[in-house]
Amino acid sequence: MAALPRVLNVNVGVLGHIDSGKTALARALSTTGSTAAFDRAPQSRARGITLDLGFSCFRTALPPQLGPGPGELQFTLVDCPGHASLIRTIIGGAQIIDLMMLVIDVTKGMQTQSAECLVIGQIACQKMVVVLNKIDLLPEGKRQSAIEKMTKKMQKTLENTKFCGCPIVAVAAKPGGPEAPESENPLGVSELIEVLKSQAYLPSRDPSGNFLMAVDHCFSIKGQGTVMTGTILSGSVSLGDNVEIPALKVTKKVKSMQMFHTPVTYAMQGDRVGICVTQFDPKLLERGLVCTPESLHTIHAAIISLKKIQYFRGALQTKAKFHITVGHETVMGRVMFFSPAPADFNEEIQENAFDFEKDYLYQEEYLSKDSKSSEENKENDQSGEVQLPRQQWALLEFEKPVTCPKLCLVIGSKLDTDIHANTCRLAFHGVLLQGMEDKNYIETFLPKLKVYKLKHKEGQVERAMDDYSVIGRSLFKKETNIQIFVGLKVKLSTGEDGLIDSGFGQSGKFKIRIPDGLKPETKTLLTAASKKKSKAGKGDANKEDESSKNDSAQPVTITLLFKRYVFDTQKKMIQS
Ligand SMILES: Nc1nc2c(ncn2[C@@H]2O[C@H](COP(=O)(O)OP(=O)(O)OP(=O)(O)O)[C@@H](O)[C@H]2O)c(=O)[nH]1
Ligand SMILES: [Mg+2]
Repeated sequence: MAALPRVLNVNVGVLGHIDSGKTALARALSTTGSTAAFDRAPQSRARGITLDLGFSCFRTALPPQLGPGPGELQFTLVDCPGHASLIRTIIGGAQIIDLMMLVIDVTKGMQTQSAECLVIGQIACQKMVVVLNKIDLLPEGKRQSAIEKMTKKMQKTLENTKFCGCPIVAVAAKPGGPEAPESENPLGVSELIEVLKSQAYLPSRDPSGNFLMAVDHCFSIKGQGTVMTGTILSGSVSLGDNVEIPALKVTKKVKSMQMFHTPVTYAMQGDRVGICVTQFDPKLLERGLVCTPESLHTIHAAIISLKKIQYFRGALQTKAKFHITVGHETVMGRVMFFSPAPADFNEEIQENAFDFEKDYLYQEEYLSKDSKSSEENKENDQSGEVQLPRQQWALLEFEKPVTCPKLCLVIGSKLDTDIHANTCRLAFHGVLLQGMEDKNYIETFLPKLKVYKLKHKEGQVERAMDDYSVIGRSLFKKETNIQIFVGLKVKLSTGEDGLIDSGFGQSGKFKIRIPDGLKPETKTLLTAASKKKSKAGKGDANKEDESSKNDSAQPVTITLLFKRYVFDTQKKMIQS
């Protein structure tokens, strides 16, 4: 029997600012609509905007670069919403596509959500085609030059992104706009299809690994069961397999499967498929994941490696709250940033693993060129250059548990930013390295995380007691229990090493032992200071205060440096 013509499926995302013409373009490109195409959902029609992912497809002959022999190339279009409040759906859509079309209204150019879609594309997509839409709105005479001008502008916008040099195609998906008759032929669409074919590539479809499918629609068929349609993100599925729906905590057997109205017995990563299982209430799972039983984990906190998104204007402060998209779910979470210890700053990046043996340095904020803490680094570093580590991490603590695959994509956003503020709300992106499934992770897990804070205390030597001990002051508050500091090393500004020996008196003073003895010049300094004090301080108490004030010019200071692990329940002070 002749081999069935191969049908290769490439998922193409249609992203862009609201009203740029994404749905009109999807309609113009597609011949076969799926159940959820073209804003058929009642609310979309009512509000005239796309509220959810719309799927449709069209087929063309297999282009030469995809290998010999009979076959077809199927483009599955994932038409994403444009409205700023639906960015989570856009992020979900962007994770199931191989190639992205960024739709730009040629009369408006880059708009706020166009920029956010570009950011999402850089994080989640390999390839992009820019579509300048609505060219019919450009007056005939000036159309070509206006298109060239916008093309140059887009090339400039893309030049330091990974999509630099990508194809830019000018079209009119619906010339004449909403009033135009259906019969009005779109402009430039066949040229766009040729460009899409030239950009099509064989995404690494890997049928091995756990089955994971992002469900975007769910509906019941009388007498058959409940159908979940979605895109397979990893692994494969066959008739009769057991699949888990983590959100409902149920496992069901696959009764039948369809791909665009054609019954199939097998589907794998990248395919878009409808799976029918025994009856359950479809309203329970409008969106969610279906997977190999037990292959996902539900986590309360996570360690991620991350990068700040360059267009994000705000600072990334530790303890701040962000909307965190983990895989296909978005929850509120609090972040704590940390970096490699200074000695490891140039350590190679560890892509998909986290080393619990290492020490990490707590950071008040994500280190970037313009962050405050980098300023301090600049001072410490002779070159005056801001030393940034190659990799940084964050501890995320979620307000409610989230179900996700391991090593999934994470995006942090400030979605409560006013959507009319023309600013990118996407703050950072990264990879989930370690999830914490135990809700008592603070006790059971975090002590393993060796993030430390450097503590730096300064005090003064009040006077020498003898050649091997001095009295120090103003290192601790009066009420501090100095006992816990006994034995810690300190450094005098004159170079001597000392050990905190005991408390001294009641006002927070303490005795320091200098094992190698005071240097002669230190003794001279201290004697001079005490002479000055005794001269000025004779009999007159206020004078004493007076002189103790210019004690602040006291020549010999004491530095106490130690580190403390943030999650060490004993709060031990450690000195290397
Ligand atoms: N003149 C003209 N109007 C267009 C063209 N393409 C789309 N439109 C109109 O622009 C409006 C928005 O089109 P949609 O396709 O819904 O835009 P969208 O990007 O899908 O919108 P959202 O999904 O809500 O972000 C509609 O009134 C379309 O008729 C075009 O090429 N020319
Ligand atoms: Mg739309």
